[in-house]
Amino acid sequence: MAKTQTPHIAILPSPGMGHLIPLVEFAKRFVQQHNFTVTFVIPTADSPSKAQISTLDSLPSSIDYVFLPPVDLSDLPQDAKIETVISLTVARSLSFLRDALKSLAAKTKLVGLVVDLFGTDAFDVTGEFNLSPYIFFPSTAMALSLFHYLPKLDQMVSCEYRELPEVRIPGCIPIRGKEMLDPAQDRKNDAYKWLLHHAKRYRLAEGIMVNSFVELEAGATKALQEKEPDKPPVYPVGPLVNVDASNKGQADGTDCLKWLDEQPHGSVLYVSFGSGGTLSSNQLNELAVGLEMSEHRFLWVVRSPNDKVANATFFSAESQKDPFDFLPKGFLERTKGRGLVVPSWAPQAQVLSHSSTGGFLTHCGWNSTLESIVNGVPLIAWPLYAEQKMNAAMLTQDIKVALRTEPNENGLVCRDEIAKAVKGLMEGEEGKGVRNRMKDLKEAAAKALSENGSSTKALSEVATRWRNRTAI
Ligand SMILES: O=c1ccn([C@@H]2O[C@H](COP(=O)(O)OP(=O)(O)O[C@H]3O[C@H](CO)[C@@H](O)[C@H](O)[C@H]3O)[C@@H](O)[C@H]2O)c(=O)[nH]1
Repeated sequence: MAKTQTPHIAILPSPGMGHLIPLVEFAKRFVQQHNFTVTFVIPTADSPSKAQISTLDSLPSSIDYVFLPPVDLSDLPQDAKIETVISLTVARSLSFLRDALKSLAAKTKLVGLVVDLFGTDAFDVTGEFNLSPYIFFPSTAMALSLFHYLPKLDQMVSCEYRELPEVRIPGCIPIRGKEMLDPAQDRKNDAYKWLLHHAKRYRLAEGIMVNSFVELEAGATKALQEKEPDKPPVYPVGPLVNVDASNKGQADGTDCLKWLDEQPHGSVLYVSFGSGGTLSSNQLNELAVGLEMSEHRFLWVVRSPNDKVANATFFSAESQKDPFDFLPKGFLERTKGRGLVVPSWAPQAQVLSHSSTGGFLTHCGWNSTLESIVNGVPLIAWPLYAEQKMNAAMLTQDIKVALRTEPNENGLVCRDEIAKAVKGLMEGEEGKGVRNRMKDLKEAAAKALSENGSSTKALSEVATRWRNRTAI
């Protein structure tokens, strides 16, 4: 069969919807603007989730996908952290990846391999196919700056980072050590070893794209773009988010959109903790009562509680049990009309772009944050795991587009605190301030993505580099 002459890119997303979604958006924009074709090569440890399948099935014809055979992780301890599971899934998929790339190289003009934040082991095979190794970093420029800084910090600091009153990530506001991303909270755990392993391998990339934009994170972007030996160029190409109104995601979601149609303009608080976030039983109860006490309208994506970890649905995005069984007695009846509760998953892109949505209580996952920014919806920050506490610090203290809920000494965010934050955002003066700043950011985001915008130009630079590579 003759090879196609259109340049082709392979993309390897590491497990987790929060990683797949921005890479899909990147691929869509890239093929549309630069006439490449793309194949997603997806490592697995289990059967694909419904959310994964429906996202991949909505792709245009210039983007293909293939699932690699599942790897065996049965030797991992029960309490292995998600970063360990993700990294090992990729590392153990290399021989499958090699086979997949071989077959792609035989029929396409394959020029590059893009991995995400925990996929750098795949760089071991790029040399065999003369592929340009790239990273798409799906989080903030701040977190990327920390990845660059981590090998140095690891040398300089001997205690646990959580004991440090202040950490100064280049180009960013100072944060407390305990706000650093989760896998950096216990340096003896394998998750930290993997984090450091990837951070050291970032210099193997020929370039790093980050899902942010210069106008949002000027300081961090500047620090990342300062030239140093062995430091790959960084391209802020965001915000790349799902805004396609025809893509309804996993559930068809029509009920919840119909309900939103019936609510007054800007009156509804959307409450969601991303694809993996779960609360403890106590916390779920406090949140329900807090929402009720606020007397505001809400649309809440509820998951069954988990008392052990805050990311129980990271790999599946779905609750195993009926989440409604865990709500306080009579809650659904008492809030009927004013509140709508949906189990596990909502069509978030459409919810956030709906004119009835006036606020978002979020775990500060970066995709959720960017989706809120492009729609100008102000936030209440309720970080749970991963790099979410760093995101919350930036959103509340630096760019000031979010109010914060603070947990008490037992780690519980109490009902009064929740009701206060909801009222503060939906009706208070403080809320007005964050709402106005969010409107400005919405405009800045649209500008970055416009024809001559900073992110459009950065993406074109990457395309040019890949195209030139085909001429070699
Ligand atoms: O009911 C839901 C819940 C989520 N989503 C979508 O799922 C994505 C969730 O992404 P994100 O908000 O980033 O959360 P996580 O799934 O938790 O993402 C992981 O990956 C992100 C990018 O690296 C990190 O910022 C997070 O901390 C990490 O947990 C978004 O596009 C949402 O629109 C829905 O459509 N419906």
